[in-house]
Amino acid sequence: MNAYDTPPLPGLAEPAALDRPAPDADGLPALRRLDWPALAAELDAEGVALTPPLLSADECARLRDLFDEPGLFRSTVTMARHRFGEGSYRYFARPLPEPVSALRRELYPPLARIANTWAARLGEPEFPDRHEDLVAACAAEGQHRPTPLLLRYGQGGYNCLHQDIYGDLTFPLQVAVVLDRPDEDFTGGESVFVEQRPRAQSRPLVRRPAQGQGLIFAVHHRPVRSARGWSRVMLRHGVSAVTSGQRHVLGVIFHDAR
Ligand SMILES: O=C(O)CCC(=O)C(=O)O
Ligand SMILES: [Fe+2]
Repeated sequence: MNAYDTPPLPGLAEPAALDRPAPDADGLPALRRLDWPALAAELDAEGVALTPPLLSADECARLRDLFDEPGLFRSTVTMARHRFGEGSYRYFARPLPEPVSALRRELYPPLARIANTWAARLGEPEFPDRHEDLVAACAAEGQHRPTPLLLRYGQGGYNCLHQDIYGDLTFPLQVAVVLDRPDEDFTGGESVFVEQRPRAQSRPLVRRPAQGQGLIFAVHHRPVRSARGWSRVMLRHGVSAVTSGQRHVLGVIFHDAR
């Protein structure tokens, strides 16, 4: 008799009616338990929201170690050469490793609902419900190259304020996951945002995500209420200097690049 022959104990049966397929090997069950109404409210208010950990310490360590496997990447950027900051990053080639593709696929549908609320407010085009359809729409615009990336900053490393726009088709939300432990593996290296408001001075925001937490933020702009309806508030993101150790980040951008 194998374990599958054992009838479930009363009260311990799996919930029957999950509205999604069962998790695959890389289940990432945390993705399925996020409080999306709260995250949407936070994104509306701040343009930035932090999730509970999406990846375990082991998953973070495995992803971080991929940085040293050059065969997995389509290109590498030395940031100082372009005056983007100090550090380097590598864009994954297809096929994207799990759990990178799982994060893209699973985080996209709830983020698309938020993106479509924003699009309606701003009179912008809608986004499809499923990530594979966004990828197809990107390809139709000539945006074929995958954008998820790993970043590595050593002591003194930083990332200048920027926006991750890679073509005409921009999905307006992205996610970054810090793969090391702040204050243990590195110090400094805060996530920095600057919100540029119409006819007002810019507003700084700083977040210090713990290892594995998902930092969700607006790629380029979001709607905020104004006297005449809705207006666009621009957001740029970057990273303050790492003062010791090494900081690795997984960046999950949903649109592909030209
Ligand atoms: O290192 C970071 O936290 C920021 C990475 C980044 O720019 C991105 O994920 O787009
Ligand atoms: Fe970025």
